[in-house]
Amino acid sequence: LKNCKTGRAELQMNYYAKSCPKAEEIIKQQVTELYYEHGNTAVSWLRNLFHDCVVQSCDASLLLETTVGVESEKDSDRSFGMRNFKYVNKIKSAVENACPQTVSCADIVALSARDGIVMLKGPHIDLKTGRRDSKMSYSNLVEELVPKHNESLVNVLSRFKSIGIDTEATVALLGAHSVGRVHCVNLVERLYPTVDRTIDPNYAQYLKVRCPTPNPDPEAVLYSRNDRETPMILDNMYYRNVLEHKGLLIVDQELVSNPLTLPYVKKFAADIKYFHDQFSRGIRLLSENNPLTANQGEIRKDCRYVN
Ligand code: HEM
Ligand SMILES: [Ca+2]
Ligand SMILES: [Ca+2]
Repeated sequence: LKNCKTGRAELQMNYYAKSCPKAEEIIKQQVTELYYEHGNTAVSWLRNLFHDCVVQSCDASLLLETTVGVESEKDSDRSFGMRNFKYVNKIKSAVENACPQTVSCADIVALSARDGIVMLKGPHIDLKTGRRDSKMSYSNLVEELVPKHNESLVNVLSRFKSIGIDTEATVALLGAHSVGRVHCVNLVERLYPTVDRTIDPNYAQYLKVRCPTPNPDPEAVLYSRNDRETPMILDNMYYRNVLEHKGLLIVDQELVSNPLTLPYVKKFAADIKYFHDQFSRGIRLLSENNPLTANQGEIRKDCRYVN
């Protein structure tokens, strides 16, 4: 194999060129079809990339179901609100039909995020492939590695740094919160008993309408959009919102009070092209975190179970 210097194969562009030349096209077609049936699948693919790649590796550990001897990462509180997992199976089936046991679930996580970003009018991002799938779930690591809803920005920056993602790329990746939603359970502590003074008062009024009680029923689907104006577009509105004190999570709002991150927020708010370039760089870094390659791991037949 290539890269004998490191003793380990690396990810490469178009890894499936010979073994499954249509793989990337099939995934893109599935992501596109799913987007037209359920637009929020595109949002889910983006969040999946984050939750998979920060836990150990981009290795589809996130997708494993709870079975004998496996506790799913999805069952953690940190995965609250994650949805559309069943449609990953549709993508995987289409790929398996063309090329049995060739394309990893980990690459499906990466490429579906890439194609989802395009559906959300974000940038097209070239990504390497050749990731392999974990043989286990890391549910014991989720709480430590996936930031909680009220995590501080300082902790998030140092955690991202530890996997090779610099401050500017981290600020750009948080721009993912320009799409999707936050459930009231993750918001109410900023609203009750008193409103966090970093939230714009009129915006707080609106959020209290969306989340009328301090103890929302976790089963009730009460939520607020991440970005009221363009909730399904991956634009730089997120940065303009946080500059106007309309950030939903503590980590979002702290981007403007931290002197290390504020300059990037201003740059991204002013220049969507620049934001998209940095977001692309961030997604590449995130998607290349500690991959399994060569004969490590396996190619799962079904993304929900080890072979
Ligand atoms: C680093 C600190 C981060 C924290 C603390 C955080 C936390 C959260 C929380 C609490 C939610 C709402 C879940 C719910 O109530 O349904 C959420 C949603 C979301 N997050 Fe993050 N997140 C972070 C970073 C990221 C990154 C880096 C990405 C992707 C690159 C991302 C993508 C998303 C997406 C797309 C949603 C919307 C999901 C949906 O509507 O289904 N987040 N995040
Ligand atoms: Ca993982
Ligand atoms: Ca938006």
